[in-house]
Amino acid sequence: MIEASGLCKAFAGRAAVRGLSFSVRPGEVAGFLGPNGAGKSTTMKMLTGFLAADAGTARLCGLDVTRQPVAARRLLGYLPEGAPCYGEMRVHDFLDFIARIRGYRGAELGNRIGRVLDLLELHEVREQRIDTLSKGFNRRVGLAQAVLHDPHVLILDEPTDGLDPNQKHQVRELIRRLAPGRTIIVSTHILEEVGAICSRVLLIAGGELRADATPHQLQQRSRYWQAVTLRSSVTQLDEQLLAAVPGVQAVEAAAGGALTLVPEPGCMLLPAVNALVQQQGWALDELTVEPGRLDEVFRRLTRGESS
Ligand SMILES: Nc1ncnc2c1ncn2[C@@H]1O[C@H](COP(=O)(O)OP(=O)(O)OP(=O)(O)O)[C@@H](O)[C@H]1O
Repeated sequence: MIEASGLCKAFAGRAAVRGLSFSVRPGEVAGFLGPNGAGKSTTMKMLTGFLAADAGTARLCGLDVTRQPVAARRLLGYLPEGAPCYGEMRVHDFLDFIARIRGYRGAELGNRIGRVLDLLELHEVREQRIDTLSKGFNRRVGLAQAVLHDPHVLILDEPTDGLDPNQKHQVRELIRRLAPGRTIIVSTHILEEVGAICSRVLLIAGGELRADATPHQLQQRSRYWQAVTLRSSVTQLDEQLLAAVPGVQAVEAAAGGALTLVPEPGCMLLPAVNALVQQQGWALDELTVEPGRLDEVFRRLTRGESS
């Protein structure tokens, strides 16, 4: 369980985080979503106890990160932004160092390192210096140190930032595998990531919580939720007839000569559009219903907030 209550932080008198409160339960992967400068990293640093809050409290599994820092950090795995590791160390030596700091010795130490080398598929680079690794491997080393002690809580700051599509996929798969039984927060400004790994979205802008919802609920807030797109290569679609379908708010041109019918909030257009298509005898190449557009919801809720 992660609980933030009224967290505030200002730098040189400028507020970066303004009274954030939320909780994340075991088994949930919460996506911290927000534009650049929204306050995601600052919040994560306060949740992990690496930065003191000006006001408010952060608790991990009921432990206050400021008042019980050692006990709280035992339960926590943290991947800071950019996954900083000691570049001059070899992968195995670095993990050995982290394991010793975590208090492991003897067979348990070897087992822990072996397990994360397996989990993160790091065997082929175990003797390589960290500063010579590719970004993908570097991120996996960062994740390995974060999960070495099998923590209940994982806080991962932009774990896929700067990775190529294959590496992104691998890291997302790993987060999915780690999720059962753990409480995880992942920060990102990549919208596709939210749908791919998060069961819940905490949308942050200007240091405030703008939305706390499932990805599906956020999509439902899109003006394109249940929008209907039609395309025909043989028939000239009559825009006026389409605009007159009950519940149509707007008709917009879409890619490839298609038309998108934007619904009035809460209206299901498909049955009426279908009936019109049948009545007019239009031959269609495409008739699709949209699940909503996260990018549009994101823009609307965070308008003008990038810094
Ligand atoms: N140490 C610091 N000193 C001064 N200002 C800071 C410091 N750390 C963060 N800030 C400011 O606080 C605000 C929030 O920054 P933060 O890094 O938390 O945002 P973010 O959402 O993580 O952004 P990004 O997606 O770009 O990483 C920004 O305006 C940033 O410039």
